[in-house]
Amino acid sequence: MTATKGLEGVVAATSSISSIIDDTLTYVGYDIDDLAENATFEEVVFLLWHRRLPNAVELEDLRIQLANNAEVPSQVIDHLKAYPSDKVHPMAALRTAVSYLGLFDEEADVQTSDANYRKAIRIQAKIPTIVTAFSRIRKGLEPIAPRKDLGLAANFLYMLSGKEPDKVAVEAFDKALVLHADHELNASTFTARVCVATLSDIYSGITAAIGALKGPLHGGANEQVMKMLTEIGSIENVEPYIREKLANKEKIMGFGHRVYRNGDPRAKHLREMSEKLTKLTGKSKWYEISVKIEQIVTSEKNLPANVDFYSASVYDSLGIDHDLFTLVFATSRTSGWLAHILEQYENNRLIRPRAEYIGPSKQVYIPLEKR
Ligand SMILES: CC(=O)SCCNC(=O)CCNC(=O)[C@H](O)C(C)(C)COP(=O)(O)OP(=O)(O)OC[C@H]1O[C@@H](n2cnc3c(N)ncnc32)[C@H](O)[C@@H]1OP(=O)(O)O
Ligand SMILES: O=C([O-])CC(=O)C(=O)O
Repeated sequence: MTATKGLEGVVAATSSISSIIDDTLTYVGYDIDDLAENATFEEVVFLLWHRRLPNAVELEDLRIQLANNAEVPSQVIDHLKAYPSDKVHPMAALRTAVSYLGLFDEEADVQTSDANYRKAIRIQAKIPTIVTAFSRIRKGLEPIAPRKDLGLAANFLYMLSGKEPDKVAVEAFDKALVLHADHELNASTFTARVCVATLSDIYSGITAAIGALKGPLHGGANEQVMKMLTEIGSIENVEPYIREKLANKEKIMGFGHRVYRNGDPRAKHLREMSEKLTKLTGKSKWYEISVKIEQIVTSEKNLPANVDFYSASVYDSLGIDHDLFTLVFATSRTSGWLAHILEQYENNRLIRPRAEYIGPSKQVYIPLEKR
């Protein structure tokens, strides 16, 4: 038995949800470029969960179901209020709150496909409420209840700020959600599938996935990108900062990818959005610094930007706190995690690979008093 480090190139599941072939990303066969330009997040959620686009009635029905299920039990809000919010990362708060939320779902351990679908709606609907409530609570503000007349993107921005979001912001946020919704067998989705393949419940699968997304090699990279942009601070500092990092063999956050070789197709959409939104908000500096970083890293290391790179300046332009960036990713990716969890349940087999043992062998037990 020979291990493949990081399971690179290992095909670990069949799936009909999304694919990456020759650097092209599709959701159920629809090119991400097509969806980014034309689809709303709710349409993508329906597509991932049903493997077809909804008609107008089905889409409105899903929007209503998500809106009707967006409130969270008061115990969850009280729980969020008890977190040491000045000390914990918001991803840890989200992970804990989603696990806690599961305690109030009477169907949490009911494993029929109808019950699993109902739970998928509830989880997708409630995550924006949890994220925005935590954000407000830690600032000493009261959470804002979700509105039934808004779509998921608009509701998220409304609950975050308490103000009716403008059309440009809602459209940009919705597009970001479309771009992040699913991505084949990435680390967090694989984690979710491994978890539920033991026939554990959906809340456990989503909680595990949030834990995996939190890391800076995966979803946590978008926050690190903003940290880097802030440290660089001005266009003149880009060159020395990046060259020093590369010379020290440090990773530049937001670059590289396990699967894409010639670039992440989502990055160009986020680059365009970053250019437009940073200009509108008087924060063009972040876009210009980002472009310069990209030029250097691409020419020096031949590493293209990934989805996390330009999403940082996009979220900053939308007024989102930097340590909430990965929670925005989680809000969107929950749709993909849920699609994969439902797919795993439909055709389940325990996921249990092997390890290549490289430790000592033929050891003889030494009694405690002789050690
Ligand atoms: C949504 C997402 O999860 S997208 C990815 C988000 N993560 C990041 O942006 C973090 C930065 N990027 C990385 O750490 C990596 O490119 C990953 C984790 C995305 C992919 O990792 P892997 O496929 O395991 O590649 P690995 O880390 O082995 O890198 C291969 C080589 O490229 C280099 N490399 C990879 N990414 C980077 C980077 N961002 N900056 C500098 N060098 C890099 C590595 O140092 C390594 O060089 P070496 O062969 O000389 O040692
Ligand atoms: O696929 C991956 O390894 C990481 C990624 O880009 C994603 O999850 O969107």
